[in-house]
Amino acid sequence: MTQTIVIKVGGNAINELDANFFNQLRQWREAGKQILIVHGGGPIITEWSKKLHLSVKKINGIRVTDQAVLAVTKAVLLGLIQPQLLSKLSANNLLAIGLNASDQHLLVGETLNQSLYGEVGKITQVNLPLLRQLLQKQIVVLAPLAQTKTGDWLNVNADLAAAEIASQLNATKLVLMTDVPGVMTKGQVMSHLNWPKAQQLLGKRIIKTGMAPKIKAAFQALNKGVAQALITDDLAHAGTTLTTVATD
Ligand SMILES: Nc1ncnc2c1ncn2[C@@H]1O[C@H](COP(=O)(O)OP(=O)(O)O)[C@@H](O)[C@H]1O
Ligand SMILES: CC(=O)N[C@@H](CCC(=O)OP(=O)(O)O)C(=O)O
Repeated sequence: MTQTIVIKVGGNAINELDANFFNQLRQWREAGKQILIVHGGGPIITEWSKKLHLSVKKINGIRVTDQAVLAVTKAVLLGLIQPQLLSKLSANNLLAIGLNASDQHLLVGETLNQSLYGEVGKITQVNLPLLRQLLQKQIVVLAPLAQTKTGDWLNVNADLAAAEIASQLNATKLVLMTDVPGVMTKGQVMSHLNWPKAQQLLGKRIIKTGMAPKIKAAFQALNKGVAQALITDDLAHAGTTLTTVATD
């Protein structure tokens, strides 16, 4: 069966992509693997929100998004970040296509908790036939946005978006690329992390801020059948491998 790899590239990680990243993508494509990239862009959304004097507020790593922040989010993700990433893929001779949630009902969502987060959602439905067809020929690049069934746009945390898309695609691997080499405890990268240990570290706030939704998203994907989930800053290094069973 064809293997599908879903990679989430965080907003911070996009600027740090190096030859290892593009070489690994090339090797996977040459080996017949399908690759889908979900890009973040949180830091740039924050930067533009500040420039436009809009409020910047996150609860549990999720951006509180009113209509004005939603407009900035769409503009930044689809107008700045996605073209930037596609240009880098093209410059490295990798065939890729960038799409948004409204392309043939690609990513359908519903609100998460409107009174708390505003126009923030989770992905509930993915146009799998379209994605599968496109993934045969090229790398697919997606922004973390969704549209409701009635056409309203929603801002989606990129880790949660990647995990849900990986689950729906029955992906063999989910890689969450960030600006740290893995989940850290006492200054060291943990090579493996299981859910009971993760809950403990979340409770003690050793895992916090942006790492918290990342960990939760990755375990959700594993529980929904994704074979492997990694958190790393380099595709050449496994970083932290998340496992559903105890390894220590
Ligand atoms: N235990 C932890 N190990 C590693 N990073 C952690 C941990 N707890 C919190 N973090 C923070 O999580 C950040 C990664 O999340 P985030 O900034 O949202 O990245 P991204 O933009 O890639 O999604 C790290 O830079 C670090 O500051
Ligand atoms: C709802 C929500 O929080 N959406 C995120 C989407 C971008 C994102 O997740 O980007 P990073 O992975 O670079 O943080 C946001 O507005 O920041």
